[in-house]
Amino acid sequence: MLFLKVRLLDIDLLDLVLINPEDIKASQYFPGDRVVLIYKNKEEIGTIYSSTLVNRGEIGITKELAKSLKVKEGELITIKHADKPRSLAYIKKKMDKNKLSKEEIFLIVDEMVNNKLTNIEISAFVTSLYINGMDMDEIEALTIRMAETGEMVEWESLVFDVHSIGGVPGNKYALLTVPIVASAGLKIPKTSSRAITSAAGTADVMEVLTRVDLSIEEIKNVVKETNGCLVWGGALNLAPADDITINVERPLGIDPKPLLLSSVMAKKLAMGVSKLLIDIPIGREVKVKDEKEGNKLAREFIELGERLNITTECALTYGNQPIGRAIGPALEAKEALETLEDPYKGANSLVDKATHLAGILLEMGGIAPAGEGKEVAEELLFRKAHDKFMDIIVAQGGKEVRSEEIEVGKYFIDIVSPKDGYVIELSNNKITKIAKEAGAPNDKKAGVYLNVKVGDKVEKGDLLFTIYSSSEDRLKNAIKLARTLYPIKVEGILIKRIVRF
Ligand SMILES: O=P(O)(O)OC[C@H]1O[C@H](OP(=O)(O)O)[C@H](O)[C@@H]1O
Ligand SMILES: O=c1cc[nH]c(=O)[nH]1
Repeated sequence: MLFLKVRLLDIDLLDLVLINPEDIKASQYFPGDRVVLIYKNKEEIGTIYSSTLVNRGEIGITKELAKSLKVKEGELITIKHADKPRSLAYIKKKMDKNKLSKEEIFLIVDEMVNNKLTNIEISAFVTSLYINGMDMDEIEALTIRMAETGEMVEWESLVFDVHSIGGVPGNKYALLTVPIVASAGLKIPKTSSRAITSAAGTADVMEVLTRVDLSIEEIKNVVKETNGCLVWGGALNLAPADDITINVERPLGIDPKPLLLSSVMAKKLAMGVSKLLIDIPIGREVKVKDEKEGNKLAREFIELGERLNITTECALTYGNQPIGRAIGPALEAKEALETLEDPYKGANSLVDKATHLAGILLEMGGIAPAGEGKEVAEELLFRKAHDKFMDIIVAQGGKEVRSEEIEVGKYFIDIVSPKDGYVIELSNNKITKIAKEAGAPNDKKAGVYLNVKVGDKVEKGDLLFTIYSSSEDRLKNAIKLARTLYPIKVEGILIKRIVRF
């Protein structure tokens, strides 16, 4: 046992524990050792790193860890050796391509949620799923345990939801779809994640406009008042393992299929959703490459839904280009608002996607006859969705806002076409990389605004896109990246003249 004085670290790495090298030398511990940190009746797991950032007699822990332990700076905590978590053997079993039993999966989730696994171990689990996958029995067990380890919400009537598997830039559809559906009288308590592979998840975009970290009680009140909400699942102790795995997936830029399925469905199971629509964007540079793969994933979602008693339908949607023109939290919030304020001005891809998805939900809820949902959704978009969205924003703790009031990055640069021609290619991946380099999603005001889409005619010097950032340095890096990546290709109609072979 070692007694050390707490020093708080402003670092976002939950299990990090810093100890002065001299203290380490004089103790029985080594860098990399897993230790239990004990303060009063609370215990947390950490991993020792040797660092002169802390003085002798001190222990550096993150603010988040201190919060879990309920310990303050300067107070003494005790550390002792931690046993290896039992679930490590099962993570290794999956790394070795073996099927896991329900009990083994339950233990992995339990130990993850109870902070017994380090980020390295969780990342090994995530990577093993990326490489070796899981069958439907394993995915069902993973989903159920992810939901059960958090709060489970119950409703007095049927509730609906829509969820995208993401991957396509500018995917702000939910800010239109949810108010359309809510304005038709269906209850739609939408939970979202933050960005996983993209430059802005729905929760990141919605947070520009209002609070997304509502408690279950608050959500119930918002839905009672407005029929809908758009909140962040991670704030709710709702399927808590979801946010833990997403935090590992994000830096790796991967979304392994078993986790994709369980992450979406665990949030819905915990939220008590009865009827669900899943959006599966299809395209060269999104998570699902073609219709065949999309059909397969849709079958898996529907089967998992049956096992969980959630009626699930899927929509395969076009994902070869960004949805709308804005990519990045504030830019997307602004574009969604502009479209709600005047749907005539909205980008076709955004209006079309949002109303198609809303239309399917309206048909699933018996509000619109089969085949007429989209038309009903379009009418609601023009007549009611904007006011309903304002009601939701206010009920969640924000205030009514106009699109022109949304601030975007004060540093920006316009990228223009180097020649006359047509836009023949617009790369999702490259646009996402540039928006992230500019700071999105953490810098809410960073991102990319597209002035053109594939097929548009341009002249030399015409604006192709604008990059925004709150930081001059980040903008410079994003410009450098844009100049090497060429996310938008412009070619003349004549590709090549061939005289003879
Ligand atoms: O594009 P990436 O970041 O990989 O996917 C994550 C996004 O996709 C889902 O979208 P929604 O909640 O249906 O809007 C998640 O909730 C999250 O916002
Ligand atoms: O919520 C989501 C969406 C996409 N992928 C996930 O893992 N979770």
